[in-house]
Amino acid sequence: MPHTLILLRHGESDWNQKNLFTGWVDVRLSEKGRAEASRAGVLLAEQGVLPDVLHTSVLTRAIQTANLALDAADLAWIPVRRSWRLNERHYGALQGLDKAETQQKYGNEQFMLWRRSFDVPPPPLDDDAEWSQVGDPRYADLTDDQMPRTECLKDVIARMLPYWQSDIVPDLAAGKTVLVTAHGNSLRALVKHLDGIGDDDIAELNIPTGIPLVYELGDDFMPLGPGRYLDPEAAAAGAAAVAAQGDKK
Ligand SMILES: O=C(O)[C@@H](CO)OP(=O)(O)O
Repeated sequence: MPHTLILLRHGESDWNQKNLFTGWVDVRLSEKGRAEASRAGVLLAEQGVLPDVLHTSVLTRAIQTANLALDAADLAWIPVRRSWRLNERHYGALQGLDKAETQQKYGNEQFMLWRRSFDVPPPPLDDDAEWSQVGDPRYADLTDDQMPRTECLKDVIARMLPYWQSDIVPDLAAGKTVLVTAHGNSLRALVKHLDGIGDDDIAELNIPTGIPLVYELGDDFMPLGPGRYLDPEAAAAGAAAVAAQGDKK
């Protein structure tokens, strides 16, 4: 029996709408994002892909998305586990900055290195900076080494994969359909692992907001075929919009 995994990036957030680098800043869903989240649940219900258990990050936009989607699918009751390891990539000193202004100021090459390179993190964020998460009680159990001040995708993979192995794979192994509600870059990290995408090619992958991506996995918990978006047309348009962030203003 294949194992079913559903990946869901949160719906549009207030800061996605404003075109700001977000990372670990705990912004909420926009009105459009709330509608996207509810529609994700309708897609799950309509297509009969029904999760037994939910894993989310500890960021409100992912939690709101999961709650709205599960409510729309009449599955608000399923068990949930949350981990900082599923959080968005920490965007360092870029958190809170406008993407278009940053692109103009530093040039497209540097902007894209920071956004999509595998191993070039943005400059670190000072602990006393406005958008720092140091001191946030939800991270009280992290050691100082675990608490990021910036991250590249390689760093996200290093902190996310242990949770995949220790918490998500056992649920799949128990025969559960697992919903993971997380973020553009933490899901890029997981898809890189699942699809075996190379360090250079991963720059091209963008995950749209609010559209479930379903994988059937074999006994090694690797995909039996490509992941499928439950609304492929909207997913392609959404991914193109993410890729173009920065270009428009
Ligand atoms: O700002 C962010 O945290 C992410 C996701 O919204 O942006 P990007 O797609 O530029 O990595």
